[in-house]
Amino acid sequence: MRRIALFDLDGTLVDSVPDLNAALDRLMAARGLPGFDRAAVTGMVGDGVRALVERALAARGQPFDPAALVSFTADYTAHATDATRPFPGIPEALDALAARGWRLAVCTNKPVAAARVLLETLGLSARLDAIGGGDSFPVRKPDPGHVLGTLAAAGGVPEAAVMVGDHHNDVAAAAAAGLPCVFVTWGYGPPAMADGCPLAHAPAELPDLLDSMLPARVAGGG
Ligand SMILES: O=C(O)COP(=O)(O)O
Ligand SMILES: [Mg+2]
Repeated sequence: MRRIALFDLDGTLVDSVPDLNAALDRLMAARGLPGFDRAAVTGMVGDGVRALVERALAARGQPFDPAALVSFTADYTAHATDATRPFPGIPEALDALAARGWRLAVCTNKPVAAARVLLETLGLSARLDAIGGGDSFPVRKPDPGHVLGTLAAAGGVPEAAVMVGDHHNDVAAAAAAGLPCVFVTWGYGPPAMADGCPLAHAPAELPDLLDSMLPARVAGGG
């Protein structure tokens, strides 16, 4: 069984806050409301697009509005890579992991359509065996079903997999699914969210760290 590294997307592989911020600001402007700074948007990301829109409206004293979610999702999906880029060193780290025999997949709370567009446009999708979005399964992170569903789609099993993420949803979903987790410190979640998981401070640390957590011989080769 080849080892699989399951990556979170926002805040782990890519810095997506600039485009989320811009799309939220357009949504707010259309309603005559002020926009947000980066820190405010960073704190709202992690629980999927509905929670993001709900939090943004609540921050401006507005109730949740399904029409806002529909227009935000369409607008964001069309602009998901205006400014969003992989964090420096991510493409190289993914290549290094693949060269060491790791299969790669993405497990994100972002809607799968936006995740696919983003990963394809940024040239990352060819490396991936599966993309599990926030709407791909009946549940999403922190529910372990999202991790296990993505893993199954990639042809993997929990005993030969590691989750890599930047949010307590990633840590909690991995733990409940029985996977070890690496917490990356370049993302959007504060280090307290790591909850004892090993930390990665730069993408270049990932190949050795993942190999040390799940040596190829333990996973049964590759
Ligand atoms: O869409 C979100 O809120 C977060 O997405 P992520 O799971 O890729 O971090
Ligand atoms: Mg994330």
